[in-house]
Amino acid sequence: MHMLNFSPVVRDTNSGALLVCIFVKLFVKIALFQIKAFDLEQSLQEVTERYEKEKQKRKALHNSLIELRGNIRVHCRIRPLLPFDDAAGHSVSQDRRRNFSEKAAYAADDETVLVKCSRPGHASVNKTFQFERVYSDLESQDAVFADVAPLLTSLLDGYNVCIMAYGQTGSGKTYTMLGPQLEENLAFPIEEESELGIIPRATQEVFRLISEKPPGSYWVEVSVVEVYNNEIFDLLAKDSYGKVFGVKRDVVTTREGKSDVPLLTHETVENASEFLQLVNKGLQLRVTHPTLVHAHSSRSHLVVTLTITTVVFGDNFSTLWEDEQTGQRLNKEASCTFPQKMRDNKSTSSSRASSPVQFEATEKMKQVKTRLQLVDLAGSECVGMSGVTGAALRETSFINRSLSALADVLGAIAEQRAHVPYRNSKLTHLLQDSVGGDAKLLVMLCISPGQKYLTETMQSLGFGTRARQVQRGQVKKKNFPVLSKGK
Ligand SMILES: Nc1ncnc2c1ncn2[C@@H]1O[C@H](COP(=O)(O)OP(=O)(O)OP(=O)(O)O)[C@@H](O)[C@H]1O
Repeated sequence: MHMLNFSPVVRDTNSGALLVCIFVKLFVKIALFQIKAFDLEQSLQEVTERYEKEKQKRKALHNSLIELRGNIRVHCRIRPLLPFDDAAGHSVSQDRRRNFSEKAAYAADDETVLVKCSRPGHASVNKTFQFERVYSDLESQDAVFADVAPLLTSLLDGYNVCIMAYGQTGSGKTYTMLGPQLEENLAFPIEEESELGIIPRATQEVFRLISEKPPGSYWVEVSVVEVYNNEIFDLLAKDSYGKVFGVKRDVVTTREGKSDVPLLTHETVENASEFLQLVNKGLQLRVTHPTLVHAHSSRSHLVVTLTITTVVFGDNFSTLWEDEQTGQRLNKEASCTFPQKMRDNKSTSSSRASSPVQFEATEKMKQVKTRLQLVDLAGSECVGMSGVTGAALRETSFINRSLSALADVLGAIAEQRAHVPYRNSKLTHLLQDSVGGDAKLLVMLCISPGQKYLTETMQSLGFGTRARQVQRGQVKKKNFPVLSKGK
């Protein structure tokens, strides 16, 4: 009976408790869901904010490259210079490996390099360096090129442009400029497109930009030069059998005060793959030598130049220039001498760079030339570390001397000295117009983070800092008339 009286109450109590339980659970679930949703919303907001910030930064970088005037931009790429089992096949000891991998330089953010090191027996270092862009070792060739590409728009807008890689031996200059190098010295292993460096990518981009222009208004010529032991070699010069071999050339200063290499071979190219083939041939002549730091060390400075000639139509050529005198001079000088290849109309390329028939039908035509100089400097080198002797030691001494001549030139321009010692070295004489003249100049510093290379790293960072202090005159733009498509 007792039980009978109580059981509905118990049942009621049980179902009540159950209900409460369900409510509590539901409440907790809703609360958790809301917290999660809030968290999600927050992280989504964070991601969006970060994305927007990154987008703004990229835009600012893009604009600053387009608007780059006078000053030199410096980007810095950090990548561990790992010990390799040296050219003679000696394996590197564990101790040396550790020494190499202990870091002294870090990308603190994408504009700052932090150098922090305290080694027993050495003065401690704690310094930051500011550049326009800093790449950590995780950043790809794509990322590096994305920051360079706007300069190529400038090139077709009438500016001279120079991109130069600087850094100690083995720090990644050739990789950055050309891409990974194969044993046979073929600069551009096409299978590895994602690893291609600035030079092949820039050429592709130049031809892409040209393809968007009115047909027949542009053509592109290439020259490849190496500065080896303070001598200039034309790497595209051919012998009577059509085989390329390095011919010694000289650099002179023209009456207008520009540097020029008389008799230098300029080959017309009509697309990026023609360019790659040509440069590959030239590069097979570039001198390399194994050292203890880098098994495939470049022993010369490489300068690849693309000259873009734009055909300008009309009577008032001289009024198209900001500086009237330049306009008049160029008006006199300009003559439509087209490359042989184009006059013969032998090209089968689809590039819009060539349309000789159209050119010859027009009388009032003048040329405007802009130049893209792509420079892979030989690496500065500490003889004690690279272990070079004999001819290689002589090469090292020429490399180091020409690099310090380059630093002296920057110093003289930065201090606005009356005399800038361009002629102290063939390298600086050759690069005179880009370094001190009217080109938009970007220096790509390559450094190693390892403690082992602290001295070389500090030297390169010092070079980059000095380059940023240089205030040159306004970069000159060559104005073109606006040509509408299909004209
Ligand atoms: N960011 C990178 N990612 C992957 N490999 C790299 C990178 N940078 C350099 N390397 C590799 O490191 C080695 C040395 O690089 P690289 O030849 O570019 O040095 P370098 O600065 O041109 O040296 P040197 O002045 O002696 O010619 C090469 O095998 C190259 O492929």
